[in-house]
Amino acid sequence: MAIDPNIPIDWDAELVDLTTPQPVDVDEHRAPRHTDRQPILPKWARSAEAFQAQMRWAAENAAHRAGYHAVRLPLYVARLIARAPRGLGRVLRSWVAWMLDWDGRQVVRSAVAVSADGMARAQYVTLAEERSRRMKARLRMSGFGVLVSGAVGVALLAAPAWVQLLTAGVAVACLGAAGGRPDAPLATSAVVTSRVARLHSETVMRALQSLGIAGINRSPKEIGWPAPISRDGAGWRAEVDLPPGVTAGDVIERREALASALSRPLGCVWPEGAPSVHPGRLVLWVGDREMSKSPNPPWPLARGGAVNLFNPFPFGTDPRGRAASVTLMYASAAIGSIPRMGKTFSLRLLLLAAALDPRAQVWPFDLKGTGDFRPLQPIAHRYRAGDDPDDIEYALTALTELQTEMTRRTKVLRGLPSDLVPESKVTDQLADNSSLGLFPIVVGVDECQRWFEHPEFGEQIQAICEDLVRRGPATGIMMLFATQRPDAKSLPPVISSNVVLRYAMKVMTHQANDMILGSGASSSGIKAQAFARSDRGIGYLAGEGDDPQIVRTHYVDAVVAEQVVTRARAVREAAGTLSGYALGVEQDVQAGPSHDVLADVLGVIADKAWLESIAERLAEFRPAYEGWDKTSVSAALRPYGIVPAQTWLTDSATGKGANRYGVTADAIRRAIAERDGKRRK
Ligand SMILES: Nc1ncnc2c1ncn2[C@@H]1O[C@H](COP(=O)(O)OP(=O)(O)OP(=O)(O)O)[C@@H](O)[C@H]1O
Repeated sequence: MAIDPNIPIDWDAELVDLTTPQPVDVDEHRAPRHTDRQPILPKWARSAEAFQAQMRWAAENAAHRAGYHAVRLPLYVARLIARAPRGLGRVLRSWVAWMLDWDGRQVVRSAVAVSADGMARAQYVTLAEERSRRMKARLRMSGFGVLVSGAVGVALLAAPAWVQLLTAGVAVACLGAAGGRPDAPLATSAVVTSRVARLHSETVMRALQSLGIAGINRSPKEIGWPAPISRDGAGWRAEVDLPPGVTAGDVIERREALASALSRPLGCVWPEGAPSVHPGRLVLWVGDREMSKSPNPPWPLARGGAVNLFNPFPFGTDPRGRAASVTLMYASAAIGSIPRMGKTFSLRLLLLAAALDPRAQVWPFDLKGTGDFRPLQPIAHRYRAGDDPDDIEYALTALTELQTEMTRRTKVLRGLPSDLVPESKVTDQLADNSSLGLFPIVVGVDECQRWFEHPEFGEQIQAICEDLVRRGPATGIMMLFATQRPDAKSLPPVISSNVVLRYAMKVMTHQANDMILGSGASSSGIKAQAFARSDRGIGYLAGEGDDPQIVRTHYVDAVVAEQVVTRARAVREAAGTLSGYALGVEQDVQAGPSHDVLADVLGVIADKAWLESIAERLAEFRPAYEGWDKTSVSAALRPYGIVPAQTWLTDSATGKGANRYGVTADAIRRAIAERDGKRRK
């Protein structure tokens, strides 16, 4: 619209327009309606697969019932026989009662009582005569019945044995059935169907009002119901708009009180927010059964499929049975809980997923030492179970190697053009390029506290791990730690504050909770303390998606893990990416990617040498060995089976002979020959 400059603007009127709230005509400004139409056909009739699944279920159910009762048939027969005498007694009693018309006798007796009060005598006489007539007729019929039964009995004596048996069987079955008791049914139920009470809006409303949230109690009428309460998976789903000023988090924090108010087990009640709608939208899902007792679907990757670590892969399911995934790339992880809750299983699941990406190197360290990571051996690049001194030395050497590798990677990334590394980190394409050596490396450490608490190497290991957690993910190196003691000593603060993925199953204190899930988790209602001891494999997963979510991991035991790894190994063999431990090289210690420590040691000793002399000469020989001492040399040689022994040599500084730990050139040569032989195989 053009503005006419000749017409003066009335600024006062304009201001009034802006400042005075104008009523809105509701009809003119009606909000668009969003309606959910109910499906015309039930779910099972909507597709051939669903129909087949329904039919399969019905057939399986029928077969189960048949099998269940067939097995118990002898028990049912025994019960019928045992109940037959009582049944006979009941039948005889009913017969006598009918024949002698006991009901009629009651009527006549009450008529006597009434006639004393003045009832007409004629009425009593009529009732008595009627009863006597009825009795006579019934006695005649009974006599006839006895005669017929006697004749049938005599006929049966002459009948074939099977007829006699069949008749006796039917008679006993009928008498047994008549002798039953309502509280003790003959057959127990083959299928137990638990009926779950429907969730009503009044119940939810009452429960919300009992939580002591001032905003709700002040204006309960403002609680809104954007959708009717309906079935969702194996539970009821209620969507609630909380009164203004109340957030879904306020309710989530009081989950336990909510469960109590709804009279349901804690494991059934799962309030969630819907931040994409608004912070006051609460989605309350109340399961029919506790999460830990409902069926856990198998891991989709157990039977087939591959993983690209740059993309999400299935990890578990949420309380409503929806898939929950994890993306491992660029994410170090911390997993924690009290013992026996599923840390090792969940860490192994992540490592199995890494195994299914043929590019990735997997380095499992099982410090519990019970062999939980044994299934991963056939694809592992580095592997160790246990926390003996040589295991710790092995780990230190491996971590040193990893740190050097990380430094190499940072240099490679720095040297690449920006269009290849727009975010200065390894990309899917770069990981594919084998000449760059930027494949993902996934290190899983179960019971990591054993490393950090080690009196001799603990500090050194911790320093390297902190560096790897901070700088590793961008270069494709992911450190995953699991611990049953989430405190500052077991999970150093630098690590716990720098990990991205966090998975906490049951813990005992809010400190432990916050140590794994991040500080402030408890106060915002994310409480792994609320899990029960029976909630194995169930935890809060944070770092994937915007908000922490409850996830139950897929259950993958050692047998399934072995099958997955067999598949992963075949893929790796075809791709030529098997390396390290999987090829029989327990530890190929290299000070850098192109250095061979055995060859280097052999190069600095003539016949034999002390460890400290080797360390000094190595440092002069190659800068990568700077800082090495006799322990570093020993740790580097041990994986090849070279055990330092007392060696007599002359100390060049003092000119005196002495016995100190050293190695011989022959031992190194033998180790090189053995290693190269394994590689050729
Ligand atoms: N997703 C799951 N579903 C059901 N049960 C599970 C799941 N994950 C683990 N469990 C059960 O929990 C038990 C303990 O698992 P796991 O050994 O991983 O616990 P942990 O926390 O590592 O124990 P510890 O602290 O003693 O090492 C397992 O034996 C397994 O039966």
